[in-house]
Amino acid sequence: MADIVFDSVQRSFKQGGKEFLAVGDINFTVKDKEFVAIVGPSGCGKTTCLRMVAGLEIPTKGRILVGDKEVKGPGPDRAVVFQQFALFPWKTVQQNIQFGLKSMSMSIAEKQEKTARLVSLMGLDGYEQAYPHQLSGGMQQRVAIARAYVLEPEVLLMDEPFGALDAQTRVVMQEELVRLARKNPKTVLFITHSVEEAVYLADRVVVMSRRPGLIRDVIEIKPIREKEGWDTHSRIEDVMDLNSFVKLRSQIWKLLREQSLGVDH
Ligand SMILES: Nc1ncnc2c1ncn2[C@@H]1O[C@H](COP(=O)(O)OP(=O)(O)OP(=O)(O)O)[C@@H](O)[C@H]1O
Repeated sequence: MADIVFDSVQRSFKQGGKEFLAVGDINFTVKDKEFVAIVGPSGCGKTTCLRMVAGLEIPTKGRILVGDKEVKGPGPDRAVVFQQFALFPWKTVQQNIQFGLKSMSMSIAEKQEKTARLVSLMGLDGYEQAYPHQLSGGMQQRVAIARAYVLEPEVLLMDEPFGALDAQTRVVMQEELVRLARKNPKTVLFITHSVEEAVYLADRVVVMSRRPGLIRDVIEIKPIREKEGWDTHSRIEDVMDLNSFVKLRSQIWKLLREQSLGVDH
């Protein structure tokens, strides 16, 4: 079991000598093997929430549990993929993917087999010996995702992973992630500025409010996706044309617009 529990989580920071509350009181559970996307206005605390799950940031109040254990720091059960690919420029694709396996006790053959499987899964065959600067942005991000997946983490934390990609590559990566997520589900927390991306990828979408970040609403996508057979379409644009998709997208847009206009509830 690898659910993520936010138990009355708050996080404050100091800015200009004053303390301010960046993340309000968050109570929320990402269920085991569930894909949850977070959307919200800029600065509402999305990245801070993800960094706290990663153990890169500690809550000021409350606690975060992953698989019943309180998060006290980073751990191999949680892998993070950021917007900037953060690959080692001096290492090849193969060496970058294998890097995380270094400290794991397994034979070289086993490490190579795991790496080869991910290379092929992410469509990187033939690029094993290439260096990051020889790859396109989309390919670099595929290496970053492969590097996270090869560790077989129970939890995958993704912060705008496709934010730096061009629109076409982004669509290809979204379709690949959907295939990967349905075939090999993990507990995923995914931050995005794109409402379409959130609705397309996630089982549930969390809409956060303006600072201090609070949960404004949680929208269930999975029951509708399954009922309307979204996964029978292999192309994102076909899903985006469906009435059920358009309705969910508008619902979330409306909630976000209320946040940016400062409508009180
Ligand atoms: N280490 C820090 N020190 C001081 N303030 C911080 C720190 N990290 C985040 N903040 C502040 O906390 C608030 C929330 O930041 P965070 O990056 O979590 O927001 P976000 O919702 O991810 O924003 P965006 O969508 O623009 O990426 C912001 O006001 C930010 O300036």
